[in-house]
Parts: sequence; structure tokens; C-alpha cells
Amino acid sequence: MRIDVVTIFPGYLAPLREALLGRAIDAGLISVAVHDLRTWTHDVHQAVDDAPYGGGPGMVMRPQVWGEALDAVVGDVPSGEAPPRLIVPTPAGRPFTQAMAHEYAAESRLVFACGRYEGIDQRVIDDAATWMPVDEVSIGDYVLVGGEVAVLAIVEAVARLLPGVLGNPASAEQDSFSDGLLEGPAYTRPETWRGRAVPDVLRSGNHGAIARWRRDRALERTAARRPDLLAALPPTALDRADRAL
Ligand SMILES: COC(=O)c1ccnc(N)c1
Repeated sequence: MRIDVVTIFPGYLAPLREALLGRAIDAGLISVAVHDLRTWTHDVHQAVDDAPYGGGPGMVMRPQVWGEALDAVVGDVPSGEAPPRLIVPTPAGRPFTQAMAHEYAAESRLVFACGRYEGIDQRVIDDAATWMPVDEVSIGDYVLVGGEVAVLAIVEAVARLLPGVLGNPASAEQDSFSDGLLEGPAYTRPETWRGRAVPDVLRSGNHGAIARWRRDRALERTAARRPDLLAALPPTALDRADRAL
């Protein structure tokens, strides 16, 4: 997968080259190119924003600069080849979910536009949508200063799903949300720590009982913390034992 990120703070994306993602880049599983938006300014101040029409606080990112940047970064899409998906992180976006991470993991190319200030002139998104799929995506109900942190989160959630990136592919298959539920509690050695023992069932070797216990804890945690996820489960997702909980 090829990933391009356009930002006025390229240094913010440095963590993409660390640890697991860094190894995936070194292994050629993903390529990441970070582009400084100011490359496409033509004034001495390298201005990327201006006052909002209609007044109001803050500044809006200028369409000319973004238009030239996306034209250059996306480039000419060869005929017959699918254009990349443009992802614009914004608090006003569609909530990012594990299902979307799987969708994005199937793409061959993603381009991220990092907005700052009060956002990017809407015409940039409207223009881009005439020649590539554009998703405005939120990583939660809170406001950041820029889209860069959201790009780090989205890229990590997507890249870990790519074949070969995780050491053990089973990890991704047993993710929270993979079965519509939150993952339950996890334990490792020692058996007792500060007077707290690991649940006996996990040391029993009874794999059926262990699977049941884990499912029950996941259902309990989901009911307590995310009843919306439980309500969204298809009726067939809960078996008789689940309902008995
Ligand atoms: C500037 O971008 C944001 O503030 C942002 C982006 C994505 N998700 C959010 N919740 C906020």
C-alpha cells in the first residue's frame, strides 16, 4: 500500500517510521511519503490560510494551495487504474471504525489531507470528489488542532491489518470489534500479583471453558461500556449461552 500525507507539519508524522510501522515500511509492505503543503505556495510568506468568508474566528486553509498540492501528489491516474482514496480527518467527519479500517486496508493507495485552523475550504473537497473517492473522517467526538494525530491513528489501524505487518495475524482476527464486541480482560504471569490472582479458568487448560469465560467477559464489558454495540449486533450474533448471561 502506498500512503501519501499532505501537511504543514511533516515532523508530526515521524512516528509512522517507528516500531511496527517502521518495520513494515522497511519490508516494503507499505510506502509512506509525507509532503509539506507549503511546497505549493508561491508567496514570500508561504501563506496557507486566510480569513473565513462570513466572518467568525480562526482561519480557513486556502483552496489554491490545496488544489495544486493534491494535483501534484495524486498525479495523473493512469487510465484504467483506480484513483487513490482521499481521506480528510475532521471532527465533522464520519466516525472512523474498525470496519472502515478493513475497507481502507483493501485499497492500494491512500492520500491524507491534514487540515489545520478552522479546516480546509470546502471547494477543495468538492473538487477532489469529482476525480477520486473522498472520505471526511472523525476519530472521535473531540477537536484536535490538526488532522495529523488522526492520520497516525488511522494509518496504524489500517496498516496492522495488512498481510505480513503483524507478527501473528490471529491478533487482528481477535481484535475488539472483530466480533462486534469489546475485548475482555487479559492476564499474564505472575499467577498472583499484589494479592490479585489470575482467574482459575484461564489456567485450567479447558479451552471450551476458557472461550466461554472470555465471551462472557466481553459481553459484560460491552454491555457496560458500549451498549450501542450490543444493540447493533444482528440477532444471530448472540447464542443461547450469551443470552443466559
Ligand atoms: C483538525 O482535525 C481534528 O480536529 C480532528 C480530526 C479527526 N477526528 C477528530 N475527532 C478531530
